[in-house]
Amino acid sequence: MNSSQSLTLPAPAKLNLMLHIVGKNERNYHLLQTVFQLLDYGDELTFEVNNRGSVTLDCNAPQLINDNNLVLKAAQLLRPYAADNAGVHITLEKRLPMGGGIGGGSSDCATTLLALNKLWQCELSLDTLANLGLHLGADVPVFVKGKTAWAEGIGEQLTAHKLPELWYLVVHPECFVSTEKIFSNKALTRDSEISKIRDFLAQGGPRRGSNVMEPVVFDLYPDVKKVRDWLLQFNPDARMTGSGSCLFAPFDNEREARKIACRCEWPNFVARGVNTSPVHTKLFE
Ligand SMILES: C[C@@](CO)(OP(=O)(O)O)[C@H](O)COP(=O)(O)OP(=O)(O)OC[C@H]1O[C@@H](n2ccc(N)nc2=O)[C@H](O)[C@@H]1O
Ligand SMILES: Nc1ncnc2c1ncn2[C@@H]1O[C@H](COP(=O)(O)OP(=O)(O)O)[C@@H](O)[C@H]1O
Repeated sequence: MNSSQSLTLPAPAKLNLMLHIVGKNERNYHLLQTVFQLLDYGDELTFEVNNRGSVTLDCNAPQLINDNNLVLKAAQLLRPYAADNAGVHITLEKRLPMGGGIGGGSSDCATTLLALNKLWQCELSLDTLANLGLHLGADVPVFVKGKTAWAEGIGEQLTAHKLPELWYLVVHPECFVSTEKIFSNKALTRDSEISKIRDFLAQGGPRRGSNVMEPVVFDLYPDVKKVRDWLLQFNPDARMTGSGSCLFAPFDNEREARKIACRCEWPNFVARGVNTSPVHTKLFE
């Protein structure tokens, strides 16, 4: 390990273009069918390695500087595979809204696994990193594997799939939705018919897709529904990602997306859907 090494990497957001629940596993986790669309927008992390064995975090969102941060948990998970004196100082530039269903925490975690695997020369495969990451969150593996994908299981059985790289307006209703609260709601549909990626593609691909969490979230959080209804005026394909609270609408080009963004009174961003994660592009291409 070269103790003067430093690396800056993105941590992209994801959208769930559709999300169905088809059952539960033995640990009572829900079995999903979903399409993960990676975006070219997200947080940014800088890793400065040291040989003092210390792992520290700095962040522009001070409430995130604590031992529960998935970035620190990821670093601790890799420590056994690194030299005894391997350490790192991580700077997290948080841009993605939290609890928004766009996977910011999971993506930060995955970027940390990928970065430290390289900097600490752990030499773990992507499959091993994805399996390790799964212990920290169901959404971590897709960010480690770095491909837009059809996912099953709890989101870890991934089949990479190239989709048209549309532009997305993503709007945050400034309301935090607890993923656990939505998954444990009695009204949630848990018996969706099992489908295939070809069904998603036949029904309109990235433009269309249903999310079974929407009715539950809209009922509990009227502010989320309000944003969805606002977006529907401009785009009939507007919908929610993951367990919310973010809503998104697909567009053919950036200009159309930005035109609506200008009129939006809630925090928002415009990003392009990408088939390969910007982390992978920077690390491996
Ligand atoms: C719903 C999805 C869709 O991509 O995304 P988000 O909306 O959170 O971004 C994910 O499945 C969320 O994954 P993630 O956010 O990593 O969830 P975790 O931290 O692993 O789990 C939070 C809690 O949700 C419940 N949970 C999670 C995943 C799953 N397949 N079944 C569950 O029942 C569990 O009670 C768990 O304790
Ligand atoms: N690096 C991180 N960035 C964001 N949230 C984090 C991070 N580490 C841990 N968390 C915790 O995870 C929770 C939600 O994570 P996030 O990934 O933003 O939401 P979602 O799973 O809805 O996309 C936050 O409330 C926060 O307490």
